[in-house]
Amino acid sequence: EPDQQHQHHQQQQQQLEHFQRYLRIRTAHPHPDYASAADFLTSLATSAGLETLTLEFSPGKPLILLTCRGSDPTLPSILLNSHIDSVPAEPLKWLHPPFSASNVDGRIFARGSQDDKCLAIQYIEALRVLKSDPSFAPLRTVHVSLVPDEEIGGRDGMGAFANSEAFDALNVGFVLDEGQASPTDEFRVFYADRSPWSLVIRAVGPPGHGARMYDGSAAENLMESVEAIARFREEQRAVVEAGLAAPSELVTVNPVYFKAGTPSETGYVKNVQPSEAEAGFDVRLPPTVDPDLMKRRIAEEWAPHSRNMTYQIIQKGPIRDNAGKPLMTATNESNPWWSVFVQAVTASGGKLSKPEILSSTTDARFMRQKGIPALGFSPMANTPILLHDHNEFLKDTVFLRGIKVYENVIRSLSSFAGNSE
Ligand code: MET
Ligand SMILES: [Zn+2]
Ligand SMILES: [Zn+2]
Repeated sequence: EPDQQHQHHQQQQQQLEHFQRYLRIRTAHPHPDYASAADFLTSLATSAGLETLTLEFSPGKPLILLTCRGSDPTLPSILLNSHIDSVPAEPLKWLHPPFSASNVDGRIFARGSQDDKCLAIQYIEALRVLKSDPSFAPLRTVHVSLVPDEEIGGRDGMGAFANSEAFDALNVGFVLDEGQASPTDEFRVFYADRSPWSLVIRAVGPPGHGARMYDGSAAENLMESVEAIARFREEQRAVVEAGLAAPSELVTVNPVYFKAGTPSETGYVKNVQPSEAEAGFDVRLPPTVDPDLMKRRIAEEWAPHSRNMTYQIIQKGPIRDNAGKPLMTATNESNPWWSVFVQAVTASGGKLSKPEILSSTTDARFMRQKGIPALGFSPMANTPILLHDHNEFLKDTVFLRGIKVYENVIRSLSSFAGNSE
């Protein structure tokens, strides 16, 4: 007994150490150290008894594919995805350095601890445990993809992988990708993402004396648009406050920069009304919203030609699937994977809250575009939502419990014999 306890403790210490070592590799943009991460992940996976393969769709951007073979290669496989990269951190604004992964009273502080380096290690450690269990006899093959560039749109990562022959050869039937932390004791699960648009609106107008009462100046035109956008934002907020929808079920339009003025060597000229003005917005659209209606609103209300305005929308990734349908995964009996997943989480002692649309965007959209069911899931209960924030941390106990959850989930998904077509 005491011996078993000791071994269990040793195992957990190792799992934590693997997590911390991964967090210390600086995979934050704009210069993610993909080479070190690839070396580390490949040797960790090898030590766990997994097959490894490195794909490279763009030079210097490795995508690591891990495989645990099932006994029936004719059955569609399972894919577990995690991105290697992170958003940057501002170290001076953190209590503990963002790449130290220090464990402070059970909290592991690091950029990427929640988003989403925990997942890669949890997948590998869960598979290590399963592979060492003689009773583990998977029917389906389980793949793990560790991908670059998610945080900058995924074009050279999951986007390229999804469109490759290598991907089609895997015959993937079901995907798990990242979700978000849950402040309650229920895990959250996501059946859709919101699609990201980067919107820039530009105004031009006659320049002139700063004292003049002007009609149709560039800044005035931009201000009118900003006011229209502010009214739209208030309308959306009112829907949430009336309890009619969650924020992630609506459109958000958030300013990310404003730019106007007449530059000079000593700064902006103070008494000239500028001839150009522009603003940038992060727009996110839930799958339930018609993108064409949104485009019309932008063209007619936010950047109307009649006020000398132009606009540019940059869409990152797909917004509809190959059949023209919104990118959503069914969470009812029409999707056989759904109940297998729910039962596995429940069997591990976890509770799931009502499936949600994720307010942000993940690589799962590339899977849903291909018609493959994909759920967003990061088993982090009782955890504040700190992705992209200062002082991102994950409790060691929460991380370790996640491994147990994946042991159950992988066991169930890989032994699911039913018809998954
Ligand atoms: N995951 C990131 C986000 O939601 C990047 C998505 S693609 C621009 O902001
Ligand atoms: Zn992120
Ligand atoms: Zn993420």
